[in-house]
Amino acid sequence: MTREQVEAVLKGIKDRYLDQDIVSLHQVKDITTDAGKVAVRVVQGYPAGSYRDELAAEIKAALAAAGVSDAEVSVTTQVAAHSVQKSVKRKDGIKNIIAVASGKGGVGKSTTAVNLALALSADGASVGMLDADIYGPSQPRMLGISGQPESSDGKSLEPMQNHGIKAMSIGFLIEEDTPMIWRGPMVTQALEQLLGDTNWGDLDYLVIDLPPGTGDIQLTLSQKIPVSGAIIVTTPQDIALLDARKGLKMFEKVEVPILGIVENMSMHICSNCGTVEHIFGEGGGQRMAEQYGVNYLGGLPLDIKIREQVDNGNPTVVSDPDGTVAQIYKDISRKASARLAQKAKDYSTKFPTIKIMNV
Ligand SMILES: Nc1ncnc2c1ncn2[C@@H]1O[C@H](COP(=O)(O)OP(=O)(O)OP(=O)(O)O)[C@@H](O)[C@H]1O
Repeated sequence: MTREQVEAVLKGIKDRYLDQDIVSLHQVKDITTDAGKVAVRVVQGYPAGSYRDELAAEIKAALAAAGVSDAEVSVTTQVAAHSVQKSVKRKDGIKNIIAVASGKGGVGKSTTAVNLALALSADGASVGMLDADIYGPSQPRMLGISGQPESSDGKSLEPMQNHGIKAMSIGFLIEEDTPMIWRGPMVTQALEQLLGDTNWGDLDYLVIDLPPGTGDIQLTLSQKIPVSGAIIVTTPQDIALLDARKGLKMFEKVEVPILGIVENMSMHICSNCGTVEHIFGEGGGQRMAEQYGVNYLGGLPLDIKIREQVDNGNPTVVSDPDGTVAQIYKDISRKASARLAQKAKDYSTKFPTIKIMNV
């Protein structure tokens, strides 16, 4: 087979999470056809976990059907740093910050954020979680972490760790029942410090669990934190959708790309009979995504196990990694990170500064 013929076969294979063929997506990095041996090297820009093996098998099968039975196929991941808002600088070491936001409280934003962070990690990425929900920091409990972070130099903090991810939260620094009475500027400053003064090391993704709402604090945060993409969590009720629209607009205003919408508590599955009921209405998140031209990432059921697992410090993705719900979280995190991989890359650290001198 010639190189062109191999490429034609690969053009027939779609990336499941981007719904486009792997050649047009520039995922095919090398095709060699030396001495009758075919070798194909595919690199994806997002952590795809077990899908890498599935894709390799699909490529091998397609090449076998075209007459090459012993093709050598490798599929790997390389996460790049993507650009952030023009007014801020990307933080060294952290390739991408993904903000998880909601228009109103109580829609399951923190539950979704922690499960997505764990899904990215399970799929092979190095991940951190910054709990910016300063008025109701729930990540220490959800990640099953207690105690206080250490500081070796009195200036910076070592992140806490569990389930393979690094975490920082104001919840580690104050007592759980201490009310936070800070005003807006103090909150923003505290969060900038939690982000900047934590020794995150090298991360592919830092997931930020933002405070709910679209007020001044959220707006300032979305302007000041160098974010590569945002995910909006909503429930299907009209009122939640209305607030989620405000969240979409807020990120648009500060030029942060929306990676998509997650609909939480999409439907209820009866634990006795398995009947599916759309108690908060059906298809709202999907309609909103279509209306605003953003991606619908998926919907989670209202499921008592999601609540029990996350509230016990072992979110669904780690406590039932092979279950249906963990698979939904993985599909969502793959779709979102795959979308991010298609966005503009940040080349700022690679290009030399060019000085234009007057002569
Ligand atoms: N899909 C779900 N099924 C069942 N329970 C859920 C689901 N999603 C979240 N919950 C539960 O709902 C409660 C609120 O969730 P969570 O704290 O994630 O919401 P939030 O939007 O982050 O809230 P806040 O506005 O306080 O930050 C938690 O007890 C959580 O366990």
